[in-house]
Amino acid sequence: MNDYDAAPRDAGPRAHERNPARRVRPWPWLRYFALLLTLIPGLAPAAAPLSLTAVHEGPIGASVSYYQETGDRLVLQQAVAALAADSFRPAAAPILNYGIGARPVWLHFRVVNDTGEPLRRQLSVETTWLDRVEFYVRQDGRTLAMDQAGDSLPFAHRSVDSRHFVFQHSFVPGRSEVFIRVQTPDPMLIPLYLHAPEQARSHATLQQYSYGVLYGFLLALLIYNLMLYAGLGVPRYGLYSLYLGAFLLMNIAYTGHGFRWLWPDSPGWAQWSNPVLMVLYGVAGLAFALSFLETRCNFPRVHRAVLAYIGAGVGLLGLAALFSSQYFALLVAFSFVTLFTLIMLSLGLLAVRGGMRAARYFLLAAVAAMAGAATTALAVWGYIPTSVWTYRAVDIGMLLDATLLALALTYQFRVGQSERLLAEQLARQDPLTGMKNRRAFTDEARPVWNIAHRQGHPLAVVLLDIDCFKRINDSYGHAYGDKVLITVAEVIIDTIRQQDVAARWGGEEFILLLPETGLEEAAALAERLRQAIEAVRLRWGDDIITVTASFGVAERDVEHPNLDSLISVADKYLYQAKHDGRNRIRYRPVASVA
Ligand SMILES: Nc1nc2c(ncn2[C@@H]2O[C@H](COP(=O)(O)OP(=O)(O)OP(=O)(O)O)[C@@H](O)[C@H]2O)c(=O)[nH]1
Repeated sequence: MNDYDAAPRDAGPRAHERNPARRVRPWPWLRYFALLLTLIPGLAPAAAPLSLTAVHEGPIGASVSYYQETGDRLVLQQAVAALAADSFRPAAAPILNYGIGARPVWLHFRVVNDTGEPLRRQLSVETTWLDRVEFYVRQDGRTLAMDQAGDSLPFAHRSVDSRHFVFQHSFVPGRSEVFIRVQTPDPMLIPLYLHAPEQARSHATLQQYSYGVLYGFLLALLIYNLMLYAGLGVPRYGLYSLYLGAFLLMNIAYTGHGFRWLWPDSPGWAQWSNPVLMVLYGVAGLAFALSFLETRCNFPRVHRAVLAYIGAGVGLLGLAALFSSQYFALLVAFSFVTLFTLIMLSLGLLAVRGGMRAARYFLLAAVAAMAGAATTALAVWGYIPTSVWTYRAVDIGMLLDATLLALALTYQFRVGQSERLLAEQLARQDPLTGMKNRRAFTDEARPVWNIAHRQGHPLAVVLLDIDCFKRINDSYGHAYGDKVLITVAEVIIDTIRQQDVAARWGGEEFILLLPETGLEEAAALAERLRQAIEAVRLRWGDDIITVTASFGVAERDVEHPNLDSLISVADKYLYQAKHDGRNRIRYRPVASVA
């Protein structure tokens, strides 16, 4: 008698009905509804043996019956006795689900090999987090084979190198019975498949490719955003990378890739990795959301509430770790992540309603992630049909989520960039006339001066000031004075060449820097400008108003080592023009053009 044939201490038939197993089930009423459906004739699961020559593409839960332990562990003989005593119940869904912290469960089904040869088949439980899974094959009251797997054992203990719990067996001709015992504090989800070896291989290859695409895409996004963070130093790029990294790690952990590739000798971490990485994923997602939506400024109370939520989640997980309660850690992690998706959605809604345009992408991303997670949850609980698409919807949702969040970041970057450019432009522009202001003129004039100075080329400055402008203001009002300033600015811009630099120097004064222009040419330009301003006709009711301006002109020479001194010479001549009667040009002590 082996370990599995040892005598039971508490294994009475129907014992589970007196002492219901401790479990957490999502949406119990839906489950009861599903159970009710099985009572309708024709909807009850088939009890017929599974033919080993038929192709079973999907999970075979509907052909299985189950029995849940209530006290000490049962051994195989006791499970066989429970089956004989009719204590097993038909499973109601293709994928069996007993919730978090459920009591160990026994599954049973029959297979038939109606060929004359042994048929090799692969049984796999395609979840990765179950602590212990035992497989038994019996025929004619004898146990022919047994195997065990689970993430409580080092990876090397597995008889088949797979991230799932896999058992391979050559079924002899005739009828055989399969018993499977599953024990775990994690969500007891049992997608059970029966495949021929080549079918199992192509099934695994398809999964490998799809994970390759998922991980490759997310990794590329992660590295790109990390580089943006390193280059720009903007925290939201770093937090987005952290969010993607946390999702990747969580996915690698719960798909069993982590145990297979990264920590095969650490079954302890394999079991704790799921709750820890789920909480890390939620924390990173919320930290990114707070930074991206700028909640500290936009919604300070919400900001504090989300920080408190993060603190509570991390604190409770820490408590679970302190008391080594994996069950409590899983409860915390699942609740934290479920609420996390709702919080992300609410934050997105809040920001969109607050008028933040980039938040529309954020909201769509949150909806995609939530829809993906909800679809997968409904598929694994058996409430909607299970297919590659519904089972992997969480990954598809995450791909959409990551893409939309990347778009949101790009959009925000573009908006920030154009706002910055606009602000820079406004800081260099005179708001009334649209001309350059004094600061922009100084910036642009400096290199022009340097080139002319180095190459010994001519360069001239013209300063002009509207005559008796105070009188215009006093007679017609400040707004009319503004109109005069705008008109004079337009005349200046229409008169100068493209390479000339013109600006409003202050008040009713304008400045021109004329590269490759000698004194006489500059004076000629000033004269053209003087005439153009004088020719302007402005209306004030039925009256016609005219304006004039005075000009001071100076050319760069050895006596003026810098731009400031050249401007002061032009200013001196402007003063002289005013003094000599206005509406004229002065550019040398005695000569006058107008
Ligand atoms: N409407 C308007 N007036 C301005 C603006 N900036 C300065 N001024 C006015 O321009 C006038 C300049 O007056 P003054 O410096 O005495 O010079 P002026 O009356 O033009 O006399 P002269 O320069 O000697 O011909 C002041 O009344 C300022 O208030 C502006 O942006 N808009």
